[in-house]
Amino acid sequence: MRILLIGYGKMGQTIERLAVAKGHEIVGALTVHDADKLASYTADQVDVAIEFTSPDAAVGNILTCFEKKIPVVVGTTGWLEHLGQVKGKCQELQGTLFYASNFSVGVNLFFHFNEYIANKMRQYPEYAVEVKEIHHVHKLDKPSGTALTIADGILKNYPEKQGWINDTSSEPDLLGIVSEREGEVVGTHIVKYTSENDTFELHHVAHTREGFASGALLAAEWLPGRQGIYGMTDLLQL
Ligand SMILES: NC(=O)C1=CN([C@@H]2O[C@H](COP(=O)(O)OP(=O)(O)OC[C@H]3O[C@@H](n4cnc5c(N)ncnc54)[C@H](OP(=O)(O)O)[C@@H]3O)[C@@H](O)[C@H]2O)C=CC1
Ligand SMILES: O=C(O)C1=N[C@H](C(=O)O)C[C@H](O)C1
Repeated sequence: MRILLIGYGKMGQTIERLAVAKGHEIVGALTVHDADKLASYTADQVDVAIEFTSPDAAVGNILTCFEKKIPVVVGTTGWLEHLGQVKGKCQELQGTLFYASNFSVGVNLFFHFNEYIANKMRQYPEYAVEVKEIHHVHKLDKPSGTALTIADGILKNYPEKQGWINDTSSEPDLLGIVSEREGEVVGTHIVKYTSENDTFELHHVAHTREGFASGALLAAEWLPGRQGIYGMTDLLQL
């Protein structure tokens, strides 16, 4: 497959390594310095684009891919307040988008178990629930995209909670999401249930970025030929 990498940082470079090892061709790797080159690529040259850039660049890149009819896999987080606009443009331009806040198979299993556990725990109000995410100091967005997906899975099962707050919460109607930035931590997510008597946790630690990269590559292999917006639940049997 001919892959265009939009963003050639920690994730773009990891994806390139895995893609080349699987026999794919990297037709370009764009950084902030040559971002305008994206508009010069056509669907005749690129089978799929993989976008890992920054929260303020992602939406523009997605819309350009829609205009160019290039299917795009997006891992960039921190842009979901524009999802309505992206959905509208996808329909109007017959675009193709695959978005995941986290491409790791392990984290997607975590999402599945998180919802199941939240559904059980809601019946035991003596347990308070909290989400915590820890990432490297370079990360631009908070809470992490993964923490927001985890929060959605909890809030779906706790109708008494009105939303989340990016802090510890003493309010029963708000889910607390604590964000910590520390060294070069790849990505850690914890859901913690605490009562007066005990604590239990669902805890995921990413040791490397290869889990994210291999999931993004799987999505890129699956996406061409499809139209619309997809995510990991379309790809994995969970
Ligand atoms: N969904 C998932 O599974 C995962 C998501 N992420 C998310 O992916 C994003 C990128 O992460 P990461 O690779 O670690 O970040 P890096 O900062 O290491 O890399 C970002 C890259 O994007 C480039 N860039 C920035 N703006 C543009 C633009 N407009 N056009 C083209 N390239 C651009 C940067 O260029 P330059 O090098 O010149 O600065 C850099 O090469 C983040 O939002 C992160 O949260 C990360 C890991 C997993
Ligand atoms: O910025 C990162 O590094 C990561 N971002 C994603 C997120 O915001 O959830 C996924 C992963 O945790 C690494």
